[in-house]
Amino acid sequence: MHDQVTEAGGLLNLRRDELLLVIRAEHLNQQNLALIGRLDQATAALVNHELLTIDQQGASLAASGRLSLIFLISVAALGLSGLIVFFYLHVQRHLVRRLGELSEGMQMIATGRYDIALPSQRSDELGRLGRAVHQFHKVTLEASRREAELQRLNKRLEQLSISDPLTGMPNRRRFDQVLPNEWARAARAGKSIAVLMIDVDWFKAYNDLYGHQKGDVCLKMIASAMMDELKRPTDLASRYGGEEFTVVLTDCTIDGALHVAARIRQAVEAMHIPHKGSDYGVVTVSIGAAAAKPSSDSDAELIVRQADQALYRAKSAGRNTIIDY
Ligand SMILES: Nc1nc2c(ncn2[C@@H]2O[C@H](COP(=O)(O)OP(=O)(O)OP(=O)(O)O)[C@@H](O)[C@H]2O)c(=O)[nH]1
Repeated sequence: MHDQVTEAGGLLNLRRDELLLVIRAEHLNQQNLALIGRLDQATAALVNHELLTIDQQGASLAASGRLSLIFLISVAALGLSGLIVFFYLHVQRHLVRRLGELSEGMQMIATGRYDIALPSQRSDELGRLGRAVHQFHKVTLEASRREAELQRLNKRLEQLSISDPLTGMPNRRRFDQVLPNEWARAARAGKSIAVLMIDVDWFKAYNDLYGHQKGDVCLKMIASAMMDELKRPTDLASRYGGEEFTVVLTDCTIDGALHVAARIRQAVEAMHIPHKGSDYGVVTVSIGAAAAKPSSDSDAELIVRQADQALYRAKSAGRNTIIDY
């Protein structure tokens, strides 16, 4: 190298120290060019990313530009991640959770539970949805309240339709429902069933003597005494019409039926309701009894007819008596 310098210096007729200065200047110049090249690259990169970093001396430096770029991208990525997390949490808190509450509320309403709190205070779409669900909730609540009321009224109506308004006991309609069912049940079980037909004696005379209102009171007392004498929950006493009553005795033979009939007759007589129009001086009843072991092809009407015929005979036999078919 030294030889090359000396040779070049010789050619240009320069001193050795002057020659060294020229070489150093040339070296610096080349370094400068390289720096400018890198600076150009960094600037281009920064411009491409629409970012430009100027160092404190006001010079653009490729190295610090790249670092800044990486730093800025990292900061931007972090910021973006934060934003995404924040947005997710916001959506989760304000939308997904509220929608979950609303859908849970709707499901509860659908299963008939109305003790729910729904979000409705908000002024946005979610709030409007909440208020709509609230409104739906109110309407459903009202509808279910009305349905319960309707069911209660229907039950009451059904109850009234099978009850006698004067005595409160089951009426003939109820008797007509129960007897065929019990008849069929007895046929299946191979059991006996009995019917009593009960009629108040000289009741027309009672009404004529004491008035219709006293007649009503008398009928109520007889109904009550009669029901008191029935011990099994399956036995059914009903007002057949006017001053006539019936009793259905399940799983009961004619002996059992006569036994119950005797208790009823006695109970009415024992009330000692004065009746000047009666041969006995008090209100009495006549009873016709019939029992049968039904077969599957027989008719429940049969036993009613038989009990009625027995009652007719009891009347003919002097009243205040019991006759079996
Ligand atoms: N107070 C009152 N009377 C009734 C009621 N239903 C029927 N009666 C009366 O019961 C009487 C029945 O009279 P009848 O069928 O002639 O029979 P009875 O006078 O009891 O004579 P026997 O049955 O032969 O002993 C009639 O006067 C009816 O008006 C009622 O709900 N209240």
